[in-house]
Amino acid sequence: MVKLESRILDIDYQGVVLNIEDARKIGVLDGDRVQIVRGDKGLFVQAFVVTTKTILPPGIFGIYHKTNERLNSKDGDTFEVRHADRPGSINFIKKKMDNEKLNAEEMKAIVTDIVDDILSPGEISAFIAASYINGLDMDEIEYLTRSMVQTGESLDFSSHPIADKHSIGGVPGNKITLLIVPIIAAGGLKIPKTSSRAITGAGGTADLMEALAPVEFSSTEVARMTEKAGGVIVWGGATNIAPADDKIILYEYPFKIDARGQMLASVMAKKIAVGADLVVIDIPVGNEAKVTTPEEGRKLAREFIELGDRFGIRVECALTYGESPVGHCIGVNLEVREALSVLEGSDFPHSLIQKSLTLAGIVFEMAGKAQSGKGFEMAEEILKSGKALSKMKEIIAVQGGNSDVKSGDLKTGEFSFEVNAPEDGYVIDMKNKALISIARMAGAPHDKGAGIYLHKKRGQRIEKGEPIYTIYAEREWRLEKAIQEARQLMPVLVEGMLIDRVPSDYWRPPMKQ
Ligand SMILES: O=P(O)(O)OC[C@H]1O[C@H](OP(=O)(O)O)[C@H](O)[C@@H]1O
Ligand SMILES: Nc1ccnc(=O)[nH]1
Repeated sequence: MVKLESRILDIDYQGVVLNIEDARKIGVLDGDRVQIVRGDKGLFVQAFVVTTKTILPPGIFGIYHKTNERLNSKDGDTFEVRHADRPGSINFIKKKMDNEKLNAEEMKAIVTDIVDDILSPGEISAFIAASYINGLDMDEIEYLTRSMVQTGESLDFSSHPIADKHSIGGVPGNKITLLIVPIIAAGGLKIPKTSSRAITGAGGTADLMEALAPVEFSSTEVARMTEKAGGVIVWGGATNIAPADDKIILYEYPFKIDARGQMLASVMAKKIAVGADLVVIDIPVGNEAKVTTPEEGRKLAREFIELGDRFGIRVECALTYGESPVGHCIGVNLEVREALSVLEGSDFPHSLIQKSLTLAGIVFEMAGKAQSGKGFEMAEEILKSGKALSKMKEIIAVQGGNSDVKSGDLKTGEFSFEVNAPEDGYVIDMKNKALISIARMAGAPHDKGAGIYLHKKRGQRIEKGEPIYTIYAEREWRLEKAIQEARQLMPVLVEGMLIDRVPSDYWRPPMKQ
């Protein structure tokens, strides 16, 4: 054990930086962990070690921002720093890698160490990869969900029922939450909606809402705002509601994967923690969606319902069309513009309106606000009368955004490229993953003006030379990358169109002797 003086490193990362001489004295190497002890406050914080020869002299150690959130130190404080044992959770991750089943304590240990920033990014990735490859059974998913709830805060509302909705994602352009939340809140139900940022897509609901208002709030603020406006749309990652969730999603995002067990737990932990009584879950089904067949969708729906049952939440699932994008817009500002235009009274795009009203209608029926079969009408009346728009403005205002915003205020990036139809014909295929990939190349979701506008959808007729879709970007180099990606992936197929041309020198028959 050595005594070291602290230096706060204002970098949003976890762990500590030790001079190599101090690290040797303590007996740790890069990648090991130390325990930082502050006797006067009874604090014992574990942290991941990085060493330096030059940046910090012996006697001084650096504390990254995330670790300091726990230590609450300032420059010049003195701590005892000693070797910490390898966390037991690593053995449990290894167990999952070996395809063995984890029990409740083992799962809790993994989740606690993720939340406490004790596991390294590599170790968390290994847990996700092992679960992705070997799967989690219903008991393990229950343990994971419970641990995710218990390692965070829960909301407590003065009155019930609390309604909620969630989409498993996987279909581009799925901006329905921006319509459903104000409709449900305007219908008199409380809906404290927490969303993730993009996981496999080009814009998660938290990314979209951020174009209208701040989305980072504490749990107490989420509860207060919901009591006031009836609903909110916030980023779950900023609250302390199921904090493990976004720490896991962070490592799923680069792979564009959503491990099934993690997905069920991620969605349901948030619903349990906000105190939801009834939840509707959107399961998009399509060739390139997270769920590819209706059978698989029904199986997942049963799993959501069973998981809800284990925690006393009533869950209904809607299998929805996930073969092509929802609406015509993909990417943050484009999607928000499309959603706002519907709230403002546009009856286009029909599919977006239909899907949003159907899901909101299910919630009204589940809550007994509408008779069976009448939920859709109730949702439609709220949308058409402008009550949903007023409620959305209230939600934007309560979250600190500009409630005078109009759909036309949401701007696309200044660089754009139109892809035209090479032939007359019908649009016969739209590849979701390729569209997402192009939108991400163009800068989505980080650059809010980046994305894709689809002029035509699957099944529509198009004439040669007419635009099929336009790519938007905020930076020229990003647009160029997106165009290259589009040339390679060909996300939209028009019948009769040449898919590829293979030159004659691609293959030569052997020469005759
Ligand atoms: O990026 P992919 O995997 O498509 O989906 C992620 C999105 O799906 C869910 O949507 P919602 O919060 O129910 O609207 C998540 O919260 C997130 O915003
Ligand atoms: N894994 C997830 C899928 C969709 N939404 C979430 O919040 N989490």
